[in-house]
Amino acid sequence: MRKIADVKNIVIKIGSSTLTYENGHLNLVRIEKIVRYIVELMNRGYKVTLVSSGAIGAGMGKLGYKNRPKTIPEKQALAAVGQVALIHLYQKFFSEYSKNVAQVLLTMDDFSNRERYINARNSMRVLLEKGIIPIINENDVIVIDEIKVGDNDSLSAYVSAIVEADLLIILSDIDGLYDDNPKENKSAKLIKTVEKIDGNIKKLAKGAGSKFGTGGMATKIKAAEICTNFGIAMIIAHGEKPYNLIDIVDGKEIGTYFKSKDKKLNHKKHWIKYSSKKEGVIYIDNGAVKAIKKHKSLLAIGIKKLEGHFEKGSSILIKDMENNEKGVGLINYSSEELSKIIGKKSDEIEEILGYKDYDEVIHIDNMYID
Ligand SMILES: Nc1ncnc2c1ncn2[C@@H]1O[C@H](COP(=O)(O)OP(=O)(O)O)[C@@H](O)[C@H]1O
Ligand SMILES: N[C@@H](CCC(=O)OP(=O)(O)O)C(=O)O
Repeated sequence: MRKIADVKNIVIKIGSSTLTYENGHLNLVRIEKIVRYIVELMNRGYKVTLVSSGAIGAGMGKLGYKNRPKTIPEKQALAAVGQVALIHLYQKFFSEYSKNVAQVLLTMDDFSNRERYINARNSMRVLLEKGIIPIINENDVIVIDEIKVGDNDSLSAYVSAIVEADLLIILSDIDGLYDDNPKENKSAKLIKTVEKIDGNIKKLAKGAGSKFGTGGMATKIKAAEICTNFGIAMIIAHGEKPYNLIDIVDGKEIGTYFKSKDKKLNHKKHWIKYSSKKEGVIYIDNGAVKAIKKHKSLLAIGIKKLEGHFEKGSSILIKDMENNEKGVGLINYSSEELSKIIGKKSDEIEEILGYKDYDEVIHIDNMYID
């Protein structure tokens, strides 16, 4: 048996390969079963949020495409057609058990913009409190590269942080993470537990994934990193066996379990590190690196140079002089102001700028340290 932490709030991500057949048509029997087991979880008292892929796949099936189109507008058109078909099905199946569903389509902007992030968090909280199942997908119809999450594994990790889930379950076309790509190496072995996501784990993700999938294993490991850093455990399991959902919460050793870190990042610091849009870079000297490692705020005197055009409140990468990332933080001065005060003592700021709003350039409470 697996000892999973006290789980009450679950996000379930279902990949395209689980929802659609190779020919692009939706696998109705499987979707129906998944819905039934989600309802079973809800009846046992769990809150459940669903992140469902499959819009492009379903659109392909509906419009008779044999292969994924190459152009973005065509993919977007297919997503628009397929998303309706998907939601229609979910609504039909969930309503058989008297459950309401809500469609939530998001883009990276909804995570990187703090105001939109908080709005999404508040509305999702209401949905869950009312026992409604949010069904989330990327808003494929309008996303362009700049505002795209790009894959639903990462999207489900951001969503898990937003709803403060305890567990993310990723249902895929494979049992979990193997020590090599099992589609190419038949003797590859399933890894049951990942204690820590390091370079060796990241190296295991090989190949781009299935015909309909986006990102393969690499995006699932990235999702695990985002989750486990926030104190959220993650499990990859096979979507072919929907009963896995029940076995997982019963503690059976299904799939690959990524243990969450004991020391959970607070919501704001997690957002700063993983979701906020980084608008610039500041380079700091070794003394400042030591200071932030000791959890001290960053002062102008330790800053050597800056890059980018940013406003007060922007999220900025912090690097040492050898270009290594040391952290991320919300800055108290714009790039224009900062260029005048870098290398200066805090008590010189007022004389230089004619005012001083803060002693610290980045307050430790607004900083994530690598
Ligand atoms: N080390 C590995 N362990 C398991 N699967 C791997 C590994 N490396 C690459 N893969 C590939 O990742 C695929 C799953 O990702 P993907 O096709 O994107 O699925 P989904 O649609 O569920 O997101 C597997 O079918 C497999 O081909
Ligand atoms: N948003 C896209 C899915 C993108 C995606 O990440 O797909 P998958 O790897 O199957 O989870 C769609 O609905 O088709």
